[in-house]
Amino acid sequence: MLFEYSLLTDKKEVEPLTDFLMDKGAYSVSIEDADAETEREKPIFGEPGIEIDDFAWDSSRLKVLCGDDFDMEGALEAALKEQGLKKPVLEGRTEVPDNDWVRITQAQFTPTQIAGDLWIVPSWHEPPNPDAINIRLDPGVAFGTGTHPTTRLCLEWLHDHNLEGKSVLDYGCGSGILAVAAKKLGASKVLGTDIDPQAIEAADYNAEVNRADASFYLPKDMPDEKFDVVVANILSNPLRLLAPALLARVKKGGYLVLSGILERQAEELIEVYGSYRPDSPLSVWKSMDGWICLAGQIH
Ligand SMILES: C[S@@+](CC[C@H](N)C(=O)[O-])C[C@H]1O[C@@H](n2cnc3c(N)ncnc32)[C@H](O)[C@@H]1O
Repeated sequence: MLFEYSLLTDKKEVEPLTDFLMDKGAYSVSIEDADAETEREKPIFGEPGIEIDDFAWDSSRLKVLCGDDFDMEGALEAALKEQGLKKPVLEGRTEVPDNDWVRITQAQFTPTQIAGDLWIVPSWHEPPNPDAINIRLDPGVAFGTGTHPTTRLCLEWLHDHNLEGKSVLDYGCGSGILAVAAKKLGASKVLGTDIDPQAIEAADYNAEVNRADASFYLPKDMPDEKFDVVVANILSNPLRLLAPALLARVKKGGYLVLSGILERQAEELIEVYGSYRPDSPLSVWKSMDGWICLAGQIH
């Protein structure tokens, strides 16, 4: 029998407490925003140059999966005594029948129709429509299962534009989902880059599984080339800093597509990119669940 405990704690306790519980024999610890779906919800994912403890929220909820012999009360006492870790609020414990947690994780990621004939299909599912453009994915450590609105917006943009014979750069490729989609949608040449080596590994793997001819590089190894389409789903801060670098990667007459931007951040980003290229303003292409996608042709 497996159990899942729910603990509420502060950001600075998340990493040491997670390590401590894993050392004591917990099977896995996942971290959620305890303020999710409230005014204080804070989106964080894949920001560059930040340490792992930043992948937690001011108020974090830990979901700890462990066996029935795991003494959670004892482990929390020991964490306090041995490491001075503040006792988290123990919200509760639920029973998870053996193996069901695998099923539960998998159930959360089901085949998703992005647009028209473009589908994202988990590797353990049969494609609902075998004749569609099916992108097979395993959710790994890298971001990008296609279910997040920021990814969906990019996928929709790629789907709605003719990529036949075009070169595409997926900047901040994560799982490589956008690169794979671009290739399957007809792009002739596709490259991706990411600062995270694990993302490069995951993207290589996903491209191979999908028989999509795409190459992925760390930024320092990127060939010095320009592209017909540059798509970047990163957060607004890095996008602001990357403005000159991203603009420089777009061929004359090509398109720049930016995602990972909250609605209230759109104007500022439009201004930043406009300050570098006043002749090629970006504009809001589409929005979804509070996120927007900016796009524009670069002259
Ligand atoms: C939100 S994920 C997007 C993943 C995937 N492209 C998608 O659309 O689902 C952002 C990715 O950008 C990467 N990243 C962040 N800053 C970057 C930078 N300065 N250069 C390259 N990649 C960066 C992160 O490591 C992360 O994998």
